[in-house]
Amino acid sequence: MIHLQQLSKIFRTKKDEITAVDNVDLSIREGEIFGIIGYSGAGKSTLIRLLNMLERPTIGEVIVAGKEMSTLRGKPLREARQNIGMVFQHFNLLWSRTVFENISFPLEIARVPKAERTKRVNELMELVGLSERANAYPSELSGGQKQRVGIARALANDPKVLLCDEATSALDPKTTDSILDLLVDINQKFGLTIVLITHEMYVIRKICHRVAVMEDGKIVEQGDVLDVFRQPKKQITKEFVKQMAEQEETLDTVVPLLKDHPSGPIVKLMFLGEGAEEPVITHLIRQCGVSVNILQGKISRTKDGSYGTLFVQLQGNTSHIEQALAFLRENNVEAEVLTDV
Ligand SMILES: Nc1ncnc2c1ncn2[C@@H]1O[C@H](COP(=O)(O)OP(=O)(O)OP(=O)(O)O)[C@@H](O)[C@H]1O
Repeated sequence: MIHLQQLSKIFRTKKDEITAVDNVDLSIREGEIFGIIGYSGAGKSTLIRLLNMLERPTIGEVIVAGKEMSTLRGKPLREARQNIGMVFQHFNLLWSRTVFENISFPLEIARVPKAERTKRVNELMELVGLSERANAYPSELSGGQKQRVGIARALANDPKVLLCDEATSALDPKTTDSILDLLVDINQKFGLTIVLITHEMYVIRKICHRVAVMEDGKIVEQGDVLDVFRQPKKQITKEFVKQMAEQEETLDTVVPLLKDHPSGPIVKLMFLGEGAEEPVITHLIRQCGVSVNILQGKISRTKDGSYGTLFVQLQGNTSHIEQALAFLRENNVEAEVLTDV
């Protein structure tokens, strides 16, 4: 759906040259939710603005829904932009217009006849759960409601791609969740491709299928969210993943717990994808005749499954413990024996 080839954006000021986006190659598939994460100044906003030509590339190609955007100007560019909706961190609503009128605005620009406009706006208000607030002004809405208007407006012209520029960064955690749920709902109902930029790994973990990590204008790592969480390669990615973990689950922090659990091997269990959904530990205890002391760990959920690490101590006779380790591996749980106390 989106192909970026050797894309760069250099801002030239009187004193300086800033390479905000540096030779980026990226492909985003139709119907996926693709997240771009990076710290402030990494070039995320510039990259997302290059997708709809709010910024023009210095070099490189931007192909969206089969169109080479950087060659377009005037009417063809306006038409191509109708395929691309955009949602902003600070909503960018028109304050003197009601909810209805804000959502209607892009349809007026596209010269959609009034009756059709009214029908479409009513559908969109229903979709984002704001039918009751049609006549309210932005100043009368909560942050989450304002963003719902922003999303409805971005969807008005039935785009193929929705760009979200830090769409939840101004919202509290509960409202963030409800907006993320709405984005997933829209993605599933309409097969809409969503590209979002964020500095929060939580957003990536909760709704994205794939992720790219940006640093100094470059994409330094990308892949399926679950893979990147399980095996981050670059230091910056590790920092973002760590941001998620409440505590570092290292052997160092587990060893002190041993004095309370004097016998039996300590095993690090790594749950990958579907495995963590299953009551594996319960089955382990019932079927293998071992007891399991859970020492420490954390399981987190991503859109495509769960991942996480548990440190456990297995207690039982040697053959039961061997049977338990075999059982774990058969059930897609990586089991690494760390100490044989
Ligand atoms: N119009 C501009 N003129 C000059 N420099 C710019 C311009 N826009 C962005 N930059 C610079 O380009 C770099 C990348 O900025 P960008 O806003 O894309 O990063 P970001 O990852 O989105 O960060 P933030 O989340 O803080 O917006 C920064 O060094 C920024 O100062």
